[in-house]
Amino acid sequence: MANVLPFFMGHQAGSLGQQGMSQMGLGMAIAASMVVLTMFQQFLLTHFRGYVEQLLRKLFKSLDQNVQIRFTDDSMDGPKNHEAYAAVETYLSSRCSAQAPRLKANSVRDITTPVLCVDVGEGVDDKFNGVAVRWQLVEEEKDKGDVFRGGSRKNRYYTLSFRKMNRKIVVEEYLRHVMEEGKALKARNRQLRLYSNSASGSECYWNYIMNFDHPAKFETLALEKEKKEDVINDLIRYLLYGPPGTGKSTMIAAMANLLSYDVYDLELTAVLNNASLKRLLNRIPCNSILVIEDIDCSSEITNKREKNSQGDEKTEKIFERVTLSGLLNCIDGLFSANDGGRLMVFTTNHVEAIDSALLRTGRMDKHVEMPFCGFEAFRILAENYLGIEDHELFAKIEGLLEEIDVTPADVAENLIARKGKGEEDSGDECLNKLIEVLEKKVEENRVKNAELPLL
Ligand SMILES: Nc1ncnc2c1ncn2[C@@H]1O[C@H](COP(=O)(O)OP(=O)(O)OP(=O)(O)O)[C@@H](O)[C@H]1O
Ligand SMILES: [Mg+2]
Repeated sequence: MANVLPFFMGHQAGSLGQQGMSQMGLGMAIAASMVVLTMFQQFLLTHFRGYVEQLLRKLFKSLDQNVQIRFTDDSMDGPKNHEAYAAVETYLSSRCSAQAPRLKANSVRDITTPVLCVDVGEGVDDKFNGVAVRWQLVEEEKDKGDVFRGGSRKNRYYTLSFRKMNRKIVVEEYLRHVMEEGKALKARNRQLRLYSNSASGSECYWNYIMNFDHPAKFETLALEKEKKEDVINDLIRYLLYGPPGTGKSTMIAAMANLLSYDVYDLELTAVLNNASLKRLLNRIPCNSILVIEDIDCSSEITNKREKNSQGDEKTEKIFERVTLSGLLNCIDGLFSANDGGRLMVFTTNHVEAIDSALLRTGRMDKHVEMPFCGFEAFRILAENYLGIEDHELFAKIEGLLEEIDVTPADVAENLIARKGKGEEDSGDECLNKLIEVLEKKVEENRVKNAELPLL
């Protein structure tokens, strides 16, 4: 560089004659510029090459190829892999219906409604906190070796593509969101099951009875709003009490549906002894409701045992089974309040007959009385069964319900019986028939009270 510059400057300051000088000067200038250019090129190459390369690499990087993550459906790769694939599939089923041109309806065991899935080759776009991603379902032939390992001949996987600069948010936040949402959706659609216990030899078992397809929901449960909200907000351990037909079992079904929990219906008289009880309760998985219906009958048995040690053989045999203290131990040990995903509900028609040890706070956190049918409950039933929200006969019914005790089951029965009889009048007919039944009960009550001897 030091040699070039003086030469070039010399040309500008030269003193040769006009024409010849200008031609010679031009030639020299061209030659000089070429030399300068070559040297400049060499200079750039030697000094800035690394820098330029780095710059270009950065530029390409910022233009950024997509990153791809695979979620395979190969159970050979372990249950965790399969779980993630299933969660992705369920998550995408909620996103894809509006996007993918080809969808398949998959009927999945344990899921009540068919799951819509993206078909092979189709893509689904998703957005999370402003970051765009694309999912695609891919299928390819397996290697020969893999086919030999068994299973399907094809590999199926979802690819998740996104810009590399979004890697952190996708990996740390978006994927967690997909997994959580996918699992929650699956839980919501889960086919619920009903189990009951039985004994064989010296062992007790839970038996699958049937799918639990009860339609009860809290919205259709005929009960005051406040009471329902109280139960929903604090689902832990319950004692539901009230006369037959007030909706105790219906409430349990509504709880199971609300939480998507299976129901484990425990028949205490079929449990061999305290140790069996403990084993049975230990086997109840998360996301389950343990139900002990008519607990008053069970505790009566345990109380009689102490009074009646010389009792007949049959009675003695029952008494040997589960004791009250055994039951209390299990409740205290197994179903603690922070043991998420398990709920315990007892029911009784006679709350006064229950041993006070069972009623103590901490054992049954909530005592919920299922009352006779009040006007608010009636309105819900009228809406459920007749689709009527308000009617001029409601006032009369309200007055009658204040005079007598009828259960929601009694009211519902009268509303069902008339359903679908006529077209327009069927609602009126039902209400009039209900009024008739209620008036009859009021009259019966009056007669009964009149017959009672005065004390
Ligand atoms: N509160 C309610 N809300 C809606 N429906 C109810 C209610 N109570 C009763 N029913 C209707 O009456 C039927 C019987 O009610 P359910 O079996 O829940 O009563 P229960 O209190 O469990 O009675 P039991 O003490 O005899 O077991 C239900 O199938 C339902 O149709
Ligand atoms: Mg019941």
